[in-house]
Amino acid sequence: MGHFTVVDYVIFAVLLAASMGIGLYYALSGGRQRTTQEFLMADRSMRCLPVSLSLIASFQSAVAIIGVPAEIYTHGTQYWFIGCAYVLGLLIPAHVFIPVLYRLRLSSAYQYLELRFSKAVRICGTLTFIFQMVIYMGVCVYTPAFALNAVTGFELWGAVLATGLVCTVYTTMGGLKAVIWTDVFQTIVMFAGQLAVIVVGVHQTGGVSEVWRKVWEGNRISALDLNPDPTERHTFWTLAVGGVFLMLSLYGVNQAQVQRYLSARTEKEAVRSCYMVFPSLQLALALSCVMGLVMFARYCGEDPSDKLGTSSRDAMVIYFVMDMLQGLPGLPGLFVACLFSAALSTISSAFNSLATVTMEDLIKPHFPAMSEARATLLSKVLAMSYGLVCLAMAYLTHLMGDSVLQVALKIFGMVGGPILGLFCLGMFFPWANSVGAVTGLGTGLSVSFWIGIGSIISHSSGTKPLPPDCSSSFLSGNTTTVTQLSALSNVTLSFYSLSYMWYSAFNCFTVIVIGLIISFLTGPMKEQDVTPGTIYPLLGTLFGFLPARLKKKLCCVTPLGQTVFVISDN
Ligand SMILES: O=C(O)CCCC[C@@H]1SC[C@@H]2NC(=O)N[C@@H]21
Ligand code: NA
Repeated sequence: MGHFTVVDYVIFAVLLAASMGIGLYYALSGGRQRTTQEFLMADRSMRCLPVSLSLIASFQSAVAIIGVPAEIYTHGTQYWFIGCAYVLGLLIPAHVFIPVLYRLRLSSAYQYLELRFSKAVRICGTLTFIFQMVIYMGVCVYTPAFALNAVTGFELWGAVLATGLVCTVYTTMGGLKAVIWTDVFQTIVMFAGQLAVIVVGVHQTGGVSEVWRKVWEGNRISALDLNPDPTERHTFWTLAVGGVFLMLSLYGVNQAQVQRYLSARTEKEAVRSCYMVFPSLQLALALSCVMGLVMFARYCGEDPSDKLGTSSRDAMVIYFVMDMLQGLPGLPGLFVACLFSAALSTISSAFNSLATVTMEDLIKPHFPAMSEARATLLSKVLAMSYGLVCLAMAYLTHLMGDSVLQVALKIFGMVGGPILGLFCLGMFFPWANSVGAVTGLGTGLSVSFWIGIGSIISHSSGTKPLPPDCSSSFLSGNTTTVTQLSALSNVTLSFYSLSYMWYSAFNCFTVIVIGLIISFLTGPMKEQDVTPGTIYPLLGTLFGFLPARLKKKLCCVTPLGQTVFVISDN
């Protein structure tokens, strides 16, 4: 099946070389990455366009490129409703999280936790973040290599090593500036590759109207599913509401994104970059969903196992691409470049953010006298070591089974959700104290792993795949039976069958509720004890229309300070 011509390997090599070149350029230009301000924060000099493209790149990896088409092929376009979550999922970060975090002029998002709570809370937040990103990085490295190997015999561990090493090198040499500018380049390659596959795919499947007919008859255009059942895997509610919390955990408080907001030259640039993410994210979602539809029109839902020897729909996407692009020299190479661009841009963001928080949150506080040169060198060593750890995590992904998209979304829900809860507890509830914060986080993580692991063990993955076929008559009767069956089986609404799209929201609330209860039991904080600038006047904003006198009495929280609160971060 689909072998690579020399042209394809050349294109793949050009991508790696270009990324390396950008890394080298930033290692030898500007301040030559001699200070942590430049290496980790890009001198806080970035404009909104590169920042916004880099924000997309951080959490749009090969997992989405492969996983979303597989999702659409198997379950229909219900997943597309996650696009509705991008509205609040970006507005809240732009108007709540960025103002608070930017005005504190932090380097690491978790410095906020020390300011608002205590050093212990900061350490817990940092370690949780590291845990989340290391596993997620493993998924991101493994996905493209595994998928390509499954279909094209592309050397698996050779690709993983090449990706990991190239990425480690340019991240280590060029710092955040290199990571942001390679992200810009890689995001463009990513969009180009997906577009090429769609154009060729539609053409080879008989044109738009033919694709639409097959997809419509194949029952792949999902209606608005307003089923309130929280165990239903994908409904409008789990995607558009549960998805908002998923977005907040990524675009509101995740270090990889916060670091990009903080690298913007002004707060306005940071907010603008957040707004600019919206259209690009919708485009990315649309491209991957359409690719899934074209793939369905091509194969009409037949099971890939006979062709591929694996029933993995993820591998099927690569099979489809190679099937479409073979005989068009250079295009398979372009798609491979697209796949690895998506992976590289996510992994480099993860490396850099991991090195930043390790330096800022775990090392610098214990070695305040460390020289700039040594601190920068150490940051580079850290980026390198995280690269090696992620290769090991790539193997662990091999064992996770599940579709890669589901694995990634579960990780964000299980670990990102509690971190989001911790920040919300700090920003919106002045009474919350450190003991409450730590207990809340601990409880949130334990409950989240209890559900997450429970769901894997009990194999309750919710909705069964829609029965495959293109003839509408066969499908119309049958689907209701499947729905009735799944409704019956869920009548014992067991804890484990909660849709993974609710993990972020559920875990976030667990942390907030437990955090508040423990805070009130151990003596809530008084407003005057809270560090200025760390509270977002939630009530004040919600009741913005009230007269100031009444507002002051009601929400007893001073408005968000305009003062620039500088922490000695070096
Ligand atoms: O592609 C990945 O690496 C992770 C899968 C997508 C993560 C979430 S889904 C909602 C939001 N939109 C994106 O493009 N990424 C995040
Ligand atoms: Na990416």
